[in-house]
Amino acid sequence: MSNSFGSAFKITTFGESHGRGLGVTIDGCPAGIEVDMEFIQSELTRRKPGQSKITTQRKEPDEFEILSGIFEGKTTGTPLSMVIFNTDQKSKDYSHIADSFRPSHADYTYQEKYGIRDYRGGGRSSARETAARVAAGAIAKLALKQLDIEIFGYVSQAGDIKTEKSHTELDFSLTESNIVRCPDTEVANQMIELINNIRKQGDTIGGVVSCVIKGTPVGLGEPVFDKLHARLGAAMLGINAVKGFEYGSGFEGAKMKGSEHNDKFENKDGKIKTLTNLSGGIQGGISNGEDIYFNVAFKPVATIMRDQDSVDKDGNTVTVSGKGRHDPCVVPRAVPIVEAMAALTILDFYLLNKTTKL
Ligand SMILES: Cc1cc2nc3c(=O)[nH]c(=O)nc-3n(C[C@H](O)[C@H](O)[C@H](O)COP(=O)(O)O)c2cc1C
Ligand SMILES: C=C(O[C@@H]1CC(C(=O)O)=C[C@@H](OP(=O)(O)O)[C@H]1O)C(=O)O
Repeated sequence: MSNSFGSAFKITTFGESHGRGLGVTIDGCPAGIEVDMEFIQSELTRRKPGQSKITTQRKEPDEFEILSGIFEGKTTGTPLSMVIFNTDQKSKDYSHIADSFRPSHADYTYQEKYGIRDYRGGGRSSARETAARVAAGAIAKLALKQLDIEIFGYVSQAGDIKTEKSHTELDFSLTESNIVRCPDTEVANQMIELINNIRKQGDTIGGVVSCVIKGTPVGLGEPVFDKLHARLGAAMLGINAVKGFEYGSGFEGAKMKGSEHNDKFENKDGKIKTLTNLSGGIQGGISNGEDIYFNVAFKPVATIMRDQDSVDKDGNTVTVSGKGRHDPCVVPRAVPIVEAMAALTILDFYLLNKTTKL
């Protein structure tokens, strides 16, 4: 089973949703990153369950401990390990699916592949694992901050309600001002109402998290295979419940003519820039110094509070219904996860690329 992501800044996560806890080891963490503990905690707090009425009600403080890799407030270049203990597991909520499969969760595929499954809370397939990624992503963000690279994620769509404003028109200082994390405040209120109504019906909905990366230098990414957008896409598609990834003009670009789509170059005070940015900051797999922006589509949560026909391990027909605490819509909590995976990808490329041009 592969539990790692990245190569120069390589993270390995461990732990299950209803086990003792979760954590991450970062191998290849450069020395000299100033470790801001409050910032790491605030990132985990943005992701944690039980944060509002429109998320799962599991109550986890998600406080972290750093076990290794820092000295006098800075990373030392040795493996940096972090751990988060579980405190609020309610494993009884899962007894009824010990031998049965929830439609569209990971129960069936996991059972078939490994022949053994920690069914409690989805075990390793639970999005709780993303707490470890957010912890590592916070370290990556701190490193990127020292390089003046910043990442802004936000909810752009919940169900069929979406902001009509593009990322260039939005004020990201408003993202954290509401519980759904949409910087278009009026639309945010409609999203919250929709998610709340869906939750009351025992149902779930999907949504879209958009993300902008500002300050990347020209030259991150490779011209073949390890194209920057390919690795960003893999990072995003590796998040639970993700169904789609598009960057720059994305699927809209398919409708356009070259004459409309091309980003014309200009010489701006001796710097080569583009007048438009339908390329999404990446051309030929390599960052061009413009903002990198992309959308990540999440499906509706699989566990719904309604009876559904399914099967058990032996193929018998059964009825399963969701029990316990689940997200009616994942996007509010997915924002820090998308940002973390973006930070891990960009820092990984930055560290790899440093050695290509001395
Ligand atoms: C932030 C976040 C929260 C989630 N919460 C739930 C949840 O409460 N219940 C659930 O059934 N699935 C939840 N999911 C989705 C499942 O983890 C996911 O559907 C499952 O692992 C199967 O993987 P797949 O959907 O990628 O195929 C969540 C996903 C994310 C990103
Ligand atoms: C615990 C978290 O989210 C969980 C993600 C999840 C799933 O199936 O992905 C199912 C639920 O698990 P439980 O039934 O144990 O509460 C969510 O609460 C978390 O993100 O930290």
